[in-house]
Amino acid sequence: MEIKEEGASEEGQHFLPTPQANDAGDFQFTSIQKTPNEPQLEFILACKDLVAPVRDRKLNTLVQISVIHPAEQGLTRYSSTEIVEGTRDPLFLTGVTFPSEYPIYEETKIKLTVYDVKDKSHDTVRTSVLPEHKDPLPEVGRSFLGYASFQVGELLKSKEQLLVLSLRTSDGGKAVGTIEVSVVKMGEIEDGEADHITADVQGQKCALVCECTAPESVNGKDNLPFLKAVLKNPVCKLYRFPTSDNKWMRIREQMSESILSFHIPKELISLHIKEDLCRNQELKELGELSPHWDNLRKNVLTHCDQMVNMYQDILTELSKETGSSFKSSSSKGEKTLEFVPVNLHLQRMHVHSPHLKGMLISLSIPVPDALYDVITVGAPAAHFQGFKNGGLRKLLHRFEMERRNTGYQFIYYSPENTAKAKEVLSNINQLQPLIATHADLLLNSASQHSPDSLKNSLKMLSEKTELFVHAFKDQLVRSALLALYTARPGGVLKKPPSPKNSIEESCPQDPPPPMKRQDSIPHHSDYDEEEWDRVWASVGKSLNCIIAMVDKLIERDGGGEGSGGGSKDGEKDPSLVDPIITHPREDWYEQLYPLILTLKDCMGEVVNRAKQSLTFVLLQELAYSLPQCLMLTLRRDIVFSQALAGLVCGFIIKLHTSLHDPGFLQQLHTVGLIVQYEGLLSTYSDEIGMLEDMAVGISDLKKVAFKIIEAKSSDVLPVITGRREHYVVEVKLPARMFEALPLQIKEGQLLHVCPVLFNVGINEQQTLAERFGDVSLQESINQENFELLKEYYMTFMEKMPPDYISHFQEQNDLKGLLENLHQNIQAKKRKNVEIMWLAATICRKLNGIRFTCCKSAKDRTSMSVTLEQCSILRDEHQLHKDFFIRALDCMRREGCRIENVLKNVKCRKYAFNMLQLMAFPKQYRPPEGTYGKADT
Ligand SMILES: O=P(O)(O)O[C@H]1[C@H](O)[C@@H](O)[C@H](O)[C@H](O)[C@@H]1OP(=O)(O)O
Repeated sequence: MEIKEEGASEEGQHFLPTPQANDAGDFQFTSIQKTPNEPQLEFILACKDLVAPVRDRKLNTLVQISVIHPAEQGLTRYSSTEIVEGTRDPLFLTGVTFPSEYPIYEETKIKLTVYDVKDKSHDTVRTSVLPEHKDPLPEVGRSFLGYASFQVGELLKSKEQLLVLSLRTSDGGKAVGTIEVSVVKMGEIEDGEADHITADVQGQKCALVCECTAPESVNGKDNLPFLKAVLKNPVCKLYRFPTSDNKWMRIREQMSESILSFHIPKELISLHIKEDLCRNQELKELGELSPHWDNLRKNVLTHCDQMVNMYQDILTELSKETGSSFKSSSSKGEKTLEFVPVNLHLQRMHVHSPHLKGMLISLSIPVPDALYDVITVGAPAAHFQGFKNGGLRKLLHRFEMERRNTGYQFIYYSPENTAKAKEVLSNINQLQPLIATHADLLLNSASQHSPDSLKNSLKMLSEKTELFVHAFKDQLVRSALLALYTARPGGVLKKPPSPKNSIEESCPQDPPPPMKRQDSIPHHSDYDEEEWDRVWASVGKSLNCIIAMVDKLIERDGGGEGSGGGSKDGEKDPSLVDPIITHPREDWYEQLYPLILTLKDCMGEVVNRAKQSLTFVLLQELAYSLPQCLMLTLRRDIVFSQALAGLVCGFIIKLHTSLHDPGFLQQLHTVGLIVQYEGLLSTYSDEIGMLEDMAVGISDLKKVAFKIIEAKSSDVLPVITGRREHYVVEVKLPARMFEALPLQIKEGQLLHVCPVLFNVGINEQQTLAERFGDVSLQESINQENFELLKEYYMTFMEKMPPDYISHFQEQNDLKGLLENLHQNIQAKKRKNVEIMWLAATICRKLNGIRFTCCKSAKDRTSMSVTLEQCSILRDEHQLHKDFFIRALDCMRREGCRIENVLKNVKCRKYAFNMLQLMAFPKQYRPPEGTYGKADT
């Protein structure tokens, strides 16, 4: 018989044993009846009257749980309880849970092995081969006490779903005590007499009461099959902890990977390739340029083509990773995986407690269960490129300063201006085809002679055209046109530009003549600066002509009310229609067709000019310090991709878990969501560069907007559109869920996020930074982000409805928390972890998305999320104060996070040495025996 360890497969990535997910092969086994998406089986353990091998020795016991799959011979190590010290009657707080995906049947056998731990610092988990009916080999630090086994079916069919089993030595001889196995259900608290149990907790006696309470229905918040499409390989752990009044609360911890780890980078790289190919084409189509500019363009094109090839290679490599959902910390520096976030997981805590404070804020309804989600991920950073010269924050700043200060021979466009250029280009690319579609729909309605549909089509066309015209209301296009003119061979400026900004300034008189494309572009002719205004205004004029014509047609048809579209000026201008001959019972299509053609032509001309001028802006951006500029773009793309993958994952999970909350949905479309990142990086050595990358990556998330659309097929993965500086992530929801959304969201309103980052270095490197280095980076990041958080809070207070706010204020003292956070940031205290707790609390109260990051999201992150979980249990669910440290130790020793370490580095040890540990704030130190160098 062999012992395998769950999660310790070759790749160290898979939680499920083979055969995968309920696939019992040729065998027929009895499935366990279960609620969909709920764990199949959960039980807790307690021992009684354990016999110590040596008289009077105090026992420190743990139970190891192993599974014998009915179709297999092998014994698979599944999980362990924590160590309970100094008692012969241990009651374990760490239970056992088999998630819905786990292949467990009534015939499955469970083996419980009880050990006495002599030396916690040497207590290691065996992964080696072991005969089933033999005493386990002596292990360093622990000795075998006894074992018991049972079939799952026996437990489920037993009275009160409770088994009391004798623990025996391996030869089946002497009984060495008993072990109780009792089934628990998260949402139900057992009926029956109150059961007093005494637990000896590190020398303290504490009476615990398993009390009967009326069963509460399980909240369906996490009962969302749709989420399964993005979350993979869940690891589940179960605990029971006492409350301050000696009742039990139950906690289920869940950690899942996400296929978005790979899906989002692939989407994004494809988008970059599309954008860059398109830009390269536009550069080629810029027309004739003076020799200086032409050479620059050739040079830019050579480099940009190389970049596109490189992105294509990365995409090809990533596409080979079909079905992957996890990049381990040890792959951080792999070039082909650079765009993929490190160790991305959803870390979820599900609490079922008798004292539930959790409320649906907007409805004031107490909820039976509470969920707390944190996304854990390695700090978005360009590990392959390295940190020798610092990270993005510094590199971009330096680059801009050099660019600004060099005696550069052409116009300097600030980063804001180049961003603007990209935004306008993105808007053009989205709006032009949309307007063309609405124009065709209008013609279609006209050919059907349908007044209602004509009015509707016109309304849509007017809205989109207004947006289009608005997109050009910017001085940038005008100045770029001028710059392009001067870059043409022989381009001479006749008079200085006199900006005219809006179409309102030009009064539509006659329908504008269709443009002749080539002739209208300034080449060698004198530059007429006002020509752009005329071209631009012609779109508005053409639209007004169409509106007037539709009004007229409907009026003649006896409709009377007109299109309701209204001209741009708010009233009809009869001169617009007078020149057009109309007939009784006209052919509407024929009347409108030439006007639509003119609109399309005018629009084409505007697009053509604007695209050229803005492409010229981009050429100037690229032309300066070419390879450096492209390397910076690559670095920024890499960091952004990692950040975006996490954000999309967090957004989808948040959306699914809060769909039922109208307050949340309103917040989503009126204010947007706060996304709070907790950084644990030190401001010393390489991690300075990581933090500089991370700060830019997170800040770049402001450029992302979400749009919720109805899923039309089984493909529910999000789609990214737009271009750099201006991304839209389309998130799909099945019809049933989509229908329940507020109208604004259903109509495609863009939903924004407000990302904030607070960093507090906690390790030995930070000690060095504080003593001999510089912590100014951390201080300025925290200060800047505090301002952003405050701004978000003000908008929230301003935009949410007054009755919501008054209730919200009754429940939360957000103002006080913000002041406290501000004071802590100002205080400049060393390793001030209070900052992180306050920022996280504010984020949770504001319904935000929480992230925790360190370099690998493995060790420090695990300490932090477990601390956060236990602090929530203490503050929100009245965790018994004497059990705070024990709960923390349970989660760190046998919880999801040690599995995270295992899947990353194939060893169950947090990578801390004594020196590192001593440098940590106390509550960030893991329990003895769980850290150090790997024992293999
Ligand atoms: O998950 P991390 O905290 O970034 O892991 C660190 C760990 O904190 C540190 O003690 C150890 O020396 C390693 O640097 C870990 O980083 P890895 O990236 O090597 O996992």
